[in-house]
Amino acid sequence: MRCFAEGLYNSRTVVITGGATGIGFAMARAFGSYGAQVVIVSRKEERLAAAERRLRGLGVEAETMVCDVRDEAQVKRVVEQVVDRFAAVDVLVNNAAANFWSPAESMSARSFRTVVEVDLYGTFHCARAVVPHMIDQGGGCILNVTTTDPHRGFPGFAHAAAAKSGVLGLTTTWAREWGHHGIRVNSIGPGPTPTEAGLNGMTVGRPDHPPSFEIQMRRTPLGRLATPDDTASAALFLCSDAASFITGVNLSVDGGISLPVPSGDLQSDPFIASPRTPQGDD
Ligand SMILES: CCCCC/C=C/C(=O)SCCNC(=O)CCNC(=O)[C@H](O)C(C)(C)COP(=O)(O)OP(=O)(O)OC[C@H]1O[C@@H](n2cnc3c(N)ncnc32)[C@H](O)[C@@H]1OP(=O)(O)O
Ligand SMILES: NC(=O)C1=CN([C@@H]2O[C@H](COP(=O)(O)OP(=O)(O)OC[C@H]3O[C@@H](n4cnc5c(N)ncnc54)[C@H](OP(=O)(O)O)[C@@H]3O)[C@@H](O)[C@H]2O)C=CC1
Repeated sequence: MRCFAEGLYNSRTVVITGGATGIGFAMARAFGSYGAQVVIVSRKEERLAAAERRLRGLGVEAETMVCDVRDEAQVKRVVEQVVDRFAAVDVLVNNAAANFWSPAESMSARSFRTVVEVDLYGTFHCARAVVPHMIDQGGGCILNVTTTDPHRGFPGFAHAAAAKSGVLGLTTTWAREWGHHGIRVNSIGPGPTPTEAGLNGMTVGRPDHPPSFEIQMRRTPLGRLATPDDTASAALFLCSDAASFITGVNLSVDGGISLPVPSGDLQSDPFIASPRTPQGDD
């Protein structure tokens, strides 16, 4: 489906962290298919190379750079290279993340720190490196990737819930701080998305594995899981001039799963047990 004007992102440089896989890759493909020069950034060279080949095969102008977003010096170096190469960074998408199921009572401090460093510090480092250039160039757009409503509580994911809630705080604060420079800062909250990492990170080891995603689907008013392309389309909108007066929001792309529901069990609650989804045993 081509919902946007052809060439919407012509001459724009879009940097996407964690852009070699999953939702980040879908965003890279989407921005690139509308004309952007896309730079994808992550740790693993072989993943980046494979993604670059796929993107170029689709006619996307893609470059890759190895970088661990936890390392401020690496991030600064990569941003300088992007600016040297393309003269500007128009859009930064902070998508890189880590996650795994870990009950809070046995979560080690190192596990907690690992996720917070990737999700929260990574977002901080990338934005701090890019913003001076955006100020010089008279504006830009930062899109943080959070999750659908991180405040509602995610048992087994205290690290990610804390990190993503922190990212929401950065989104609103930066929107206020940098708005007068013409920099818009928003976030996007994907609902449960069966990417490879999403499947592994959110289900392996859980006592309710594998039906976790089935339950999520049944809780979703639109009756299905999110796809990476759902989130990519919303990203295209939020970073485009069509959203030029939108800043500081977290846009949920979740089929309504984060809407408040009355308490009750899954089987009897009509708000949860959608007739369009399977009623399998969980
Ligand atoms: C708001 C909640 C829901 C939000 C929804 C979000 C979903 C997603 O984010 S899906 C995207 C998930 N993507 C990934 O996780 C990327 C792939 N994963 C990785 O690259 C790595 O596994 C890593 C980044 C998570 C960890 O790599 P690394 O930095 O090398 O860390 P260590 O291996 O040294 O481990 C540090 C610490 O964390 C514990 N740990 C790591 N992985 C797991 C695991 N799968 N299960 C349980 N614990 C894990 C590890 O044991 C270490 O702790 P200590 O043993 O106490 O030292
Ligand atoms: N899947 C889901 O259900 C949901 C996902 N999200 C969010 O969507 C985004 C994408 O998730 P998804 O596509 O599922 O997962 P992926 O694991 O496919 O994407 C995460 C990416 O981050 C990169 N990455 C991880 N650690 C680092 C690091 N230290 N430095 C640089 N890059 C890193 C990984 O590449 P590499 O290993 O090469 O570094 C990988 O490409 C994340 O922000 C996630 O929290 C939110 C809600 C639900």
